[in-house]
Amino acid sequence: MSQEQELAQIRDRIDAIDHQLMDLITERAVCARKIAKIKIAAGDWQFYRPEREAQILRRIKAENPGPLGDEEMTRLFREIMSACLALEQPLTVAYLGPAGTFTQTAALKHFGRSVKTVPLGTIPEIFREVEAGSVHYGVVPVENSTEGVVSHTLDSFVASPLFICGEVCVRIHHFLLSRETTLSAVNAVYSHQQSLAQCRGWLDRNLPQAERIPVASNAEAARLVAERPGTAAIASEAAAEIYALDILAKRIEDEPDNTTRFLIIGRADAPMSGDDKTSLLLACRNEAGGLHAMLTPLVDHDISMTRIESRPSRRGVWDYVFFVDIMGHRENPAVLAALEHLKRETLFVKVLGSYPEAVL
Ligand SMILES: O=C(O)C(=O)C[C@]1(C(=O)O)C=C[C@@H](O)C=C1
Repeated sequence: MSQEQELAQIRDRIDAIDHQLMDLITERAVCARKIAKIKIAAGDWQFYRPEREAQILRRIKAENPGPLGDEEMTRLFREIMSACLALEQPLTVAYLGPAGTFTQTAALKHFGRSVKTVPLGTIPEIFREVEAGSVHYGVVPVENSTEGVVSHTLDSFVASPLFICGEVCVRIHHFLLSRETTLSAVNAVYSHQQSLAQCRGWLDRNLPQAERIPVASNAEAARLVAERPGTAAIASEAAAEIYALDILAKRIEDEPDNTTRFLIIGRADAPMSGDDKTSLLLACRNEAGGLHAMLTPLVDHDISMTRIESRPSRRGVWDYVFFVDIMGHRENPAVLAALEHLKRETLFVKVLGSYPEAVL
C-alpha cells in the first residue's frame, strides 16, 4: 500500500470514529435532558451537581488509557458535560472582570465553555449578585492571587449567607502583550502590581528602560495598552485575543509554578463527592490558649488542615477571625464530631461550605 493510500484509509477510519462519537455525544445529551425532566418533576431546580461532575472527571482521569494526557482527556469531557448541562439549564457565572482576567479562565476551566460568564467590577459585587439570584454562581480568587484580592474574598464571607461549592486552581502564566512588534519600541509596561512583581527578573533583563505602571487588573492593563502606542501589558494569553494584541513574549513569570486558587460561590454548598474539603470561619477566645483550643478538636478527630488564614474581625482592636480549610465533607462523621467539639471550644464556628477537591 502506498503512503497516500494508507493515509486515506486512516482518514476514513477517523471519519467513522467521529460519526460514532457524534452519535454517542448525542445519546449522552438526550440522557441529560431526561435527567432534567426528572429533576423538574421532583421540583428540584438544582441542575448543576458539583459532586457528580467531580466524580465523573475523577473517573475519566483514573481510566484514561493514553496516549492523550489526563489534562487533555478531562478537558474534553469537561466540555461535553458543560454542553449537556447547558441543555438542562444555561448557567450564568459572575467573575472578577474585565474579560480576559485569570478569574474568567478559572470560571471556564471549572464550568466549561457552555456557561455564560458575566464580568463584574469587584468581589463584593459578585457576592451581591449571587445572593440576589441574578447569576447562578460566582468565581472569586482566594489564594496566592495575581490580582491581590485574597483579603477581599475572605472578608466578604464574614457577613455573607453564601456557600463555597467548589474550588479550581489555575497555573498562572504571564504574557507580554502589545500593539508594538519589538521590545525596543516599548517604553512603559502596565499590569497589576503583583504581576509586575512576579515578572521583575524578566523585566530587569529584557526591558530595563521601560517604566512599570501598576493598574487595577491585568485585563485592564491589556485594555489600556490596546489604545496606547509604545506600551505593553503583562496579562493572560486570553487577554491577547480579547484586546487584539500581539504576544511579544510568553511565560515571562520568574517562578514557573505560580498557581492561583479560586472558589466557586453559590446559594448552597455541595453534597459529598468522596473527596471533599470544608472551609470554616472560626473565632477563638481572646485568651491564653485560645488558638490552641481551636486547633485541638481537629487534631483529636484526625482531621487534616490544609490552610489557616487570620483576618482582623473588625469587632475590636487585635481581634481576629480564622479561615480554616480542612479535608473531609461536613457530613463525614469525623468532621461532624470535630465541628461539635469546635463549637464548645471557640466563640463561633461558621461552615462556609463543603465541596469537591479540585479535579482539573
Ligand atoms: O447527573 C446529573 O444530575 C446531570 O444533570 C447530568 C450531568 C452530566 O452531563 O453528566 C450534567 C450536569 C450536572 O452538573 C452533572 C451531570
